[in-house]
Amino acid sequence: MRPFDEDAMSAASGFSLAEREAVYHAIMTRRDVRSQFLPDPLPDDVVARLLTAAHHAPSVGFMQPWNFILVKSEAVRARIRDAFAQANEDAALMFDGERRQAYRSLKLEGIVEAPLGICVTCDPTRSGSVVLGRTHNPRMDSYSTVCAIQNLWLAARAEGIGIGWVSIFREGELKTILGIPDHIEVVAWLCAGFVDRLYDEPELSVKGWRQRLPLEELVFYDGWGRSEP
Ligand SMILES: Cc1cc2c(cc1C)N(C[C@H](O)[C@H](O)[C@H](O)COP(=O)(O)O)c1[nH]c(=O)[nH]c(=O)c1N2
Repeated sequence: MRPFDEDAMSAASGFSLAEREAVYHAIMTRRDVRSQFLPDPLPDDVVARLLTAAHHAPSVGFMQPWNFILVKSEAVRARIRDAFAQANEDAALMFDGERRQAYRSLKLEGIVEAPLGICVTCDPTRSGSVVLGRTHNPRMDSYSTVCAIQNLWLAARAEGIGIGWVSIFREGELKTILGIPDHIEVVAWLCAGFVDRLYDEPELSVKGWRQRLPLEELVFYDGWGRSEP
C-alpha cells in the first residue's frame, strides 16, 4: 500500500483535510430533533440552500422524483400534529407491557414547535413508466427521495438547523390535509428549525430504547453471514 500522503489525498479529492473532517463532522453529529426547536423562523435563503442540497441528491435514472411542500401555517401544522397523535396511539398499542410505557414516554415529533414543516413526496410518474435503473425494482424512486432527504439533513446540520423526521402517520390523512394527489407517495414529514443544542448520541439511545449496533456485526465478506477470512 502507498504511504499516506496528505497532499496527495487533498489533490485527489479536491478536499483539504479540514474540509474532509467537516464532512464527517456533519455526518457524525447529525441528530433527529424532536424537542429542542427554537421558534425563530428560518430565513428564506437558508431554506433555499437546504432544498438545493436535497435537489442535488442522486436519483434513479436522474428522475428527481421529489417535491417539497413547505408548511409554515401553524393551523396546518396543528392538523398534522393531530394526525400524528392518532397514529401514535395505534402505534403505542402495538407494544406490550413495559415497552408500551417506555414508548409512551418518548417524544417522537416537534411538528408544532418547529417553525417549518417540509413534506417530502415522491412522484413515481415523473419521467414516464419505464425508468432507467427502476425497471426491476419499483421502490428505487422512493429510495432516491430518501437520498434527497439525507442531503437536506446533513446540510441543515452544517447550518445549525435541526431536522426531525416524523413517519407515524396514516398516509391518507397527510394527503387529505395537504391536498396531495393519490398517485404521489408521502415519504417524509420533516420538522425544521434552529436548535440551541443537540444530543451527542441518538436520543433513542440516550433514553434506553435501542443502542447502536457494532458495525463489525453488520459487515460480511463475499456472501451473507460470512465473517472476515
Ligand atoms: C425513515 C425514518 C423515519 C423516522 C426516523 C428516521 C428515519 C430514517 N426517525 C428518527 C430516528 O428515530 C433516528 O434517526 C434514530 O433514532 C437515530 O437517531 P439520530 O438520527 O442519529 O439522532 C423518527 N424519529 C421520531 O421521533 N419519530 C419518527 O416518526 C421517526 N421516523
